[in-house]
Amino acid sequence: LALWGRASQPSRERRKSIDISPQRIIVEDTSTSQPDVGPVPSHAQENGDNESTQTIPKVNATDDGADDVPIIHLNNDEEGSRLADMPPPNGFIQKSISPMLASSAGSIFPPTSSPTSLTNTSGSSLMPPPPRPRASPPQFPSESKAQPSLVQHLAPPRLKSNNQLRPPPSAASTLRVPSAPRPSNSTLAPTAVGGKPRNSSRQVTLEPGHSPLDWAMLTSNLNSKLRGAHLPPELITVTPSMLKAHNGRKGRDAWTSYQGKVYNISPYLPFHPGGKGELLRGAGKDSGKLFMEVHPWVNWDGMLGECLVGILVSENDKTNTRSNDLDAMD
Ligand code: HEM
Repeated sequence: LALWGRASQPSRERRKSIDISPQRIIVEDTSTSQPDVGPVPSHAQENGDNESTQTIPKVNATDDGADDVPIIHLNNDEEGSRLADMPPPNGFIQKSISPMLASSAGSIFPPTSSPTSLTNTSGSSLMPPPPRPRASPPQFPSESKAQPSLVQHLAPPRLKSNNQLRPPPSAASTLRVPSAPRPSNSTLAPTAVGGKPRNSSRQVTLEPGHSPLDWAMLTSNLNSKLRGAHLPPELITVTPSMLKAHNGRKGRDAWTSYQGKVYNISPYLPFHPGGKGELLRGAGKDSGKLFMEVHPWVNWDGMLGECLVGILVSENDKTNTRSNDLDAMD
């Protein structure tokens, strides 16, 4: 490879030709008077050998500048090939050409140019070749063993148990029919069987015709009279003592209060997925806390709207307020 450039020294004697084999650089003083710097073949003829040379881009030289141009040749003779197998001394080429590069061709070689970069004989560029593309695609960072912490950050969180993956309840859940019968609905308190906790679901097997869908059909019928047989069509006021008296025993309906409103839950008892016993825990008193502890997602008003008896009032409130007045209070 022969390279031309404009040297900084004006003298013709400083025109140099530099032979570069992969492992050596020979600096020779041609002291030629030719103003134009020819391509490499001219240099090969001057030396009288038949070594192969590279074609290089030609520089349009002028009389006032071409004389100062150094020439760098790449020598590929046998010796060079033999020496190519041997590692060059560390920094050999850079040390050898540094005096010339500093004054002339230094600008075309980056300071960090390595010997291998000088052997690039593309001829079309004086810069070192770009880095070779990798044979394999770059590894994803998570595959790198050098960054275990990064792997942990990128890895999806590990879930401990399928129980935590239970989807949030939806309206459709109220229509779900239990898939497996329960051994008993006398008590739904969790018990340990064989040392293992019982299934978290405490739903019971509903009697035929008492599915959530059946309840929905029943509430849509305006003639169902789900509030109670002996109640006026209007909402009534209910005192705590009245509520307590309707506990579902002795043939009485079971009332319960929720958010200041009193409902007759007796018609819903055989439809309750959690069982009659669970629902009756709120009979004769407020069930808001119990209800919210078990299934806050259940739409109470949507399911028991037709069972609304009246409004819970204080014991001293003797006024038998009718529904219109209660609506105004709401
Ligand atoms: C004293 C009040 C109540 C108690 C103690 C109670 C208790 C229960 C229990 C233990 C379950 C079974 C939960 C499970 O599957 O693990 C359940 C389910 C259910 N209860 Fe209640 N309940 C009460 C009131 C009500 C009321 C007033 C309604 C209707 C407005 C109702 C509607 C339902 C529904 C729809 C389910 C099925 C929930 C589901 O499958 O996600 N419950 N209840």
